Amino acid sequence: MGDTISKTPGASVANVLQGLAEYGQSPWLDFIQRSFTEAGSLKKLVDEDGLRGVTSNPAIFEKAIGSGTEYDPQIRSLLKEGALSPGDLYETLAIDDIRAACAELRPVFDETKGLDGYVSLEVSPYLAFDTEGTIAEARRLWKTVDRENLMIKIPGTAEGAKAVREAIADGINVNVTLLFSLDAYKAVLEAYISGLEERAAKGEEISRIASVASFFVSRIDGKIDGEIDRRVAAGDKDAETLKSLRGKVAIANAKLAYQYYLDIKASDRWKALASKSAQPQRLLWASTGTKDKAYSDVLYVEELIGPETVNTIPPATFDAFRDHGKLRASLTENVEEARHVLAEAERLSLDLAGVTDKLVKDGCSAFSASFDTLLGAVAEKREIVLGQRLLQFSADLPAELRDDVAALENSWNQDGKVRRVWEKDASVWTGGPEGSWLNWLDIVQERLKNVSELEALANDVKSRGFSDILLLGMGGSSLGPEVLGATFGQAVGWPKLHVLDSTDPQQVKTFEQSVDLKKTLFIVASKSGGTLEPNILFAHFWDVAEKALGKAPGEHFIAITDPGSKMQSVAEEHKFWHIFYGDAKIGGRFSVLSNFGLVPAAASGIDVREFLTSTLLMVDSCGASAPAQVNPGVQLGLILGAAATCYRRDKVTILASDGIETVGAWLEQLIAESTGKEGKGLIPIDEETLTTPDHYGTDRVFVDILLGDAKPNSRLAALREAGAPVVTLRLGDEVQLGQAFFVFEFATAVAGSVLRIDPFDQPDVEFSKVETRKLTSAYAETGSLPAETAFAQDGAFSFYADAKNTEALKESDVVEILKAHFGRVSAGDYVGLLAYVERDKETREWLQALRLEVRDALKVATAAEFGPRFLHSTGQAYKGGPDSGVFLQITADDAADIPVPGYGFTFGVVKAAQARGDFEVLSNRGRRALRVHITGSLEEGLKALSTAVRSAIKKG
Ligand SMILES: O=P(O)(O)OC[C@H]1O[C@](O)(CO)[C@@H](O)[C@@H]1O
Ligand SMILES: O=C[C@H](O)[C@H](O)COP(=O)(O)O
Repeated sequence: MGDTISKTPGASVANVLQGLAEYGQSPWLDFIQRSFTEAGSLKKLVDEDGLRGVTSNPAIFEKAIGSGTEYDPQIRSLLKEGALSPGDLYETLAIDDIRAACAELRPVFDETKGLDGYVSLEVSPYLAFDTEGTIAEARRLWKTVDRENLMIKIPGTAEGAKAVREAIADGINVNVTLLFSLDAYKAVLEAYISGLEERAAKGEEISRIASVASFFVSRIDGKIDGEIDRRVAAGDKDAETLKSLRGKVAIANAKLAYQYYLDIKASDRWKALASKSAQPQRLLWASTGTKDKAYSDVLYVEELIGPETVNTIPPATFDAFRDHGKLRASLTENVEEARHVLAEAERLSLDLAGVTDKLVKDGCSAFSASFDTLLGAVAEKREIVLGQRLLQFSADLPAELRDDVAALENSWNQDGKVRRVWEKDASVWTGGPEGSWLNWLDIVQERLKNVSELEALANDVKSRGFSDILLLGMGGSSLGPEVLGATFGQAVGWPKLHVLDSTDPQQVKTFEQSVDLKKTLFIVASKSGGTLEPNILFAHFWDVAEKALGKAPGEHFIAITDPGSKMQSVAEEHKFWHIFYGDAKIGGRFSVLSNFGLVPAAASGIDVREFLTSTLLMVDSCGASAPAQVNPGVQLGLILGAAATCYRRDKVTILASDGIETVGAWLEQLIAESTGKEGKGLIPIDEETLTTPDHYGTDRVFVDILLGDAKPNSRLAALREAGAPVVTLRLGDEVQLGQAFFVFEFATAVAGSVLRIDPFDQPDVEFSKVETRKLTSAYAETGSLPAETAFAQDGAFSFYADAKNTEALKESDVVEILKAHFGRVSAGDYVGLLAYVERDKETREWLQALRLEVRDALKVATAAEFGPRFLHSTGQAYKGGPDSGVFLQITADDAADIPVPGYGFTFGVVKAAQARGDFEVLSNRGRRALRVHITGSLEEGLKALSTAVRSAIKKG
């Protein structure tokens, strides 16, 4: 390594800081701040004090950027230019500061021929134990900052040391930070040397590469002194010797590290590199501000002065040293005494190895915590600047739940779970196949990149003059388009969007009659391509469209399906106008921001570019760099998860203001199908109008979704006062619906993690499908569905149940049966009314009125659902979720039926088979389930059923 300076030093300089140079030591500043650089203060230190470098770390940036308003103008202008996550914002600000400091230090770099003049920027502290991640980040930052006098700071953990070797071999200047022990230092010096050797072996030049090893000092005394004080206070027999070691161990440790440096410098191995003009990796004394006021405020500068070293000094210590620091060649003084100090420390079991080991870990987590705070502060500023452009999220929680959520936030931050979600790390959930279902995280960005294909579709649809779009699909494939169509309304010049997700023959007919078949664009949407409903709906509408158009209607059909599905080949065979593809790594219920929502949106004239651009803001708000406490997706998920797991508040009661009222149906399928399994989960309760607190149990969380300046539901205040958690999401306008989609998707994934389930499968839905298939196949073979026997019959009503339920309900009168059934409902339960009838205004009103009567009489949550629609939505949770549902399935004779072309059955048969399959699985799962079948007039039957239910639930 280089020659030491040997003249009598310190004599000629007025400024002791400048005098350090004469001892071969370079003073660097452990501080960075924009105003400091901009005001010329940094330059002044360079000019007047001989400052020769700058270091930063996450804690320093936290102070600089995280507090005050100095960076606000730049944050504002960056956000005007486009969507940026908190992490992107931080990095842009930090890099600007680093570059500005690099510019100030460039003359030093030139004068010292690359010995000094460096500015250090640390890789993300989250990567401290991730070699590959650190290497990638070091390369990225090196390239982005693009300054010769930059040093990339890498933590000296075992994983970091491996990255150091790679980075050096790549030609990146490295400052290895968080070094506390001699062993760790030896490992990074080895990494540096072998990195250089690797370069040299490849014939690459090595003279330009600079590196420092940041050996931390005062933090060691902080820990060791603390232990000494504790033992002295406890009356340790070695109290006097222990006291004599106070404030000595850290310096002794540093002195011995320097001795190791000298040994290596003398080695043949180093000399070989030196002959190729390699620069030594200098020791840099870090953590040199005095923390214990009992010591001199310049202790860790004065005692560590020596050749070929750096001391990065915090501003206060820098000023103090300028004021009263003394120069002497202290580093090589009393080396034997240093050895003795360390030997004594060992003899007295002060456990330096344990302390330094812990300091590395503590240092990494402290920097991570600082980074969390910094990113949190940037996220808050971002939110303020974006203001109305972002959906507003707020939560009003009872104190205990608030504490539970805060504890979860901390553990999410500590365990890096937000980042792990984005890294698609399945261990956030059950460690199962979750990682393969997370492409919804990236889909907004991806679709925005390719938005022109959607815009082209929009233009083509418009120019072809379609009057209607009829979308055929189920669950995620229909409910997303439905809420988009209903929320945005019909766009001028574009067709009206209708969504059909039923096998009820009457409903199929109603839809057929409500469109102009000659001017209708049909969209068949099925990710799997194998779902029964869209396939038979396609068969029917192909047939009627062919008849209406008098030719093969392929040009009137679009398919949206996953690549390689059966639907793709059907669409190809039938020469569909377009086939749009989904992403096989996105499940149906998370698909709304993929083509499954966007194709119908574009085709019906929604400005998808604007929609996606707005949605991207929320994607960034929920991004990997948004810590839990400022990440709305995490917040909402933790609230829902904690409310369910800690307080059994698992009925997510959805309220949505006018204009956005259909969002609840989409939300139901997302929440219920994702979380309702293994006996756990959240039960969404949609469209249940609010009443007074005395009608509710303690099992609710209210989610109020407001559009524009809609007022919150007036009954919420009383509920909140009564202790119910209330979460509010306010969408500035309908375009922010995409933001709501994303935040709920993220929250559902987070809630799934809290519930410890896989939120991306739907095991019990699959069972219903199997049961249904058995029945439709039996029908196709025999011409009838297998016979079934009612356990009771009363007028127009026949009652069906499995043996266990029959046993509990064995009455003969309709009211008595219903009384027995609803008599099984207790606090914390919910009642599910599952109607397999046409879903129209009348039936919806009927079901709604009935559910409210049940809610008010029994004081439990109620779900009012239509089959088979809910089978692809809440059906999963009813079967697989908590066993708190009491179900009344309602079936009826069909007034008329429609055959399905090419299949050996009718829509009515399919619907009946679906109801029976559904009931079979509910029963198999041991649910309290009763089926009532109405014969004759549906209208009369429903009316009579209401009367009977009313009598059954009447008190007394
Ligand atoms: O789009 P597909 O494959 O037809 O599925 C429709 C729906 O059925 C389910 O797979 C099960 O209900 C949903 O997740 C999905 O949205
Ligand atoms: O690079 C330097 C370090 O980040 C710094 O010196 C740490 O010092 P501290 O112990 O005062 O935080």
